[in-house]
Amino acid sequence: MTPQQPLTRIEISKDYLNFSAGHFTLFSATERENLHGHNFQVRCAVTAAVGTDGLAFDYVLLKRVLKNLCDQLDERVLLPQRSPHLCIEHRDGMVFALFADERIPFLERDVLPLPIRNVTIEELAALLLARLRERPELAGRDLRAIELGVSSGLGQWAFSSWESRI
Ligand SMILES: Nc1nc2c(c(=O)[nH]1)N=C([C@H](O)[C@H](O)COP(=O)(O)OP(=O)(O)OP(=O)(O)O)CN2
Repeated sequence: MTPQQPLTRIEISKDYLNFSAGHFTLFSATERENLHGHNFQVRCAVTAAVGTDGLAFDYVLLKRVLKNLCDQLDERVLLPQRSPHLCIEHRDGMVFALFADERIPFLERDVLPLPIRNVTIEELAALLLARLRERPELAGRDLRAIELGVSSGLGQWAFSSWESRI
């Protein structure tokens, strides 16, 4: 019986894994924050088997993918496409966020609608984890678990995780 391959947990938390974005959290159908921004920080931990060569996987690939995921969100106003409280309207080069009795205008170039229910750290963590798992760079690796965290400020993080069923 071959011995179980040892597992390792590789954690990546680099200062450059960040994105600056505008948003407003929706608390109900009628309550929201004012538009504001954060320097969001991203970190990730991957659990994988260590091969007979003493390598799990080249974590540089993971860092490159995480940086690309951050860059996709950087310097935009993030809007939730799946909110029960907010609709997004595109018209004449403008984007309007329709919330309660408000029609909030933005230029197309400044906005990034995302397939999430609210622009919260918990929804951003789940989205980035899903996007990470779709990336071909990580395909075929013997990954057993992934945990991805998003922070909106010092000392406040949300983590989303996946575990292999194998
Ligand atoms: N469950 C969640 N609750 C809240 C979220 C969230 O993403 N998930 N987000 C917010 C707002 O974005 C709010 O702007 C958070 O900012 P704040 O806590 O004020 O951040 P600071 O870094 O300024 O925190 P300090 O404690 O003031 O230093 C609200 N709720």
